[in-house]
Amino acid sequence: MIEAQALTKAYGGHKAVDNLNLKIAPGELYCLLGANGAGKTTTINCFLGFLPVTSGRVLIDGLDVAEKPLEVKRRLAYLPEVVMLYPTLSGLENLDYFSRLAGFRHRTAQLLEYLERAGLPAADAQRRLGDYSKGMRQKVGIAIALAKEAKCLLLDEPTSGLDPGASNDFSQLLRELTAQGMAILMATHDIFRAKDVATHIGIMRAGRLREQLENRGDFEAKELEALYLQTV
Ligand SMILES: Nc1ncnc2c1ncn2[C@@H]1O[C@H](COP(=O)(O)OP(=O)(O)OP(=O)(O)O)[C@@H](O)[C@H]1O
Repeated sequence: MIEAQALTKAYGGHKAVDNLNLKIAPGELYCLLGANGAGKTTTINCFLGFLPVTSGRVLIDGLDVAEKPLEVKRRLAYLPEVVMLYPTLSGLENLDYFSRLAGFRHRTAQLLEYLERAGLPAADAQRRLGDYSKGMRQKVGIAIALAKEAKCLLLDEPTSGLDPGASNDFSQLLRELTAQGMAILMATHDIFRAKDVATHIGIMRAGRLREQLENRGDFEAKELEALYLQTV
């Protein structure tokens, strides 16, 4: 469960996030849409504990991020727009290193299985990461989330710069993670991708959540785009 209770984050007098209430249950993928500066990244940074909240609470699996930072870290994985990994190590070595940092010691066969589940074949897993495409690096990021056995996943613009094929693969992967019971929060500008993968969609403007809808397949992407343009 990923939850914000009356989350407010202010910089001086400016509220970057203003009284945000959000609840993402296991098996739900919530896409947060909004124009530049709407407060999406600030929200994610509060969940990560990178930013102290001004008021309200952020909870991961019922644990307050400010009170239980270590327990929260164990349950949470984060995929930024550009995944920071070691270019001179292979995908496999990066996964081994980061899963050890998270306290796990997986066998090579198990690590390869995580990479495979994330869509990276074994032959690529042995190659130097510096030679990977952005889509391949994102897959290593997802494999790290799998190896950590994270229950909650935060994604900030993960598909920006991916070609349509890679973006489509990534969406499929997110659907699988959701089906396996992860709770996922994804900040994105990609309305059509959001329509494609989200179970829930929120539209933010000036730090506030202006619209929230359940994506049950009963509206078209064009309608979402129109709502977005009206809202932001
Ligand atoms: N360190 C900071 N100091 C002061 N203001 C900040 C700081 N970080 C963010 N802001 C402000 O907070 C607001 C929200 O920014 P945020 O980066 O969360 O938006 P966003 O929705 O993620 O935008 P984008 O789509 O461009 O990534 C903006 O008005 C921004 O200028």
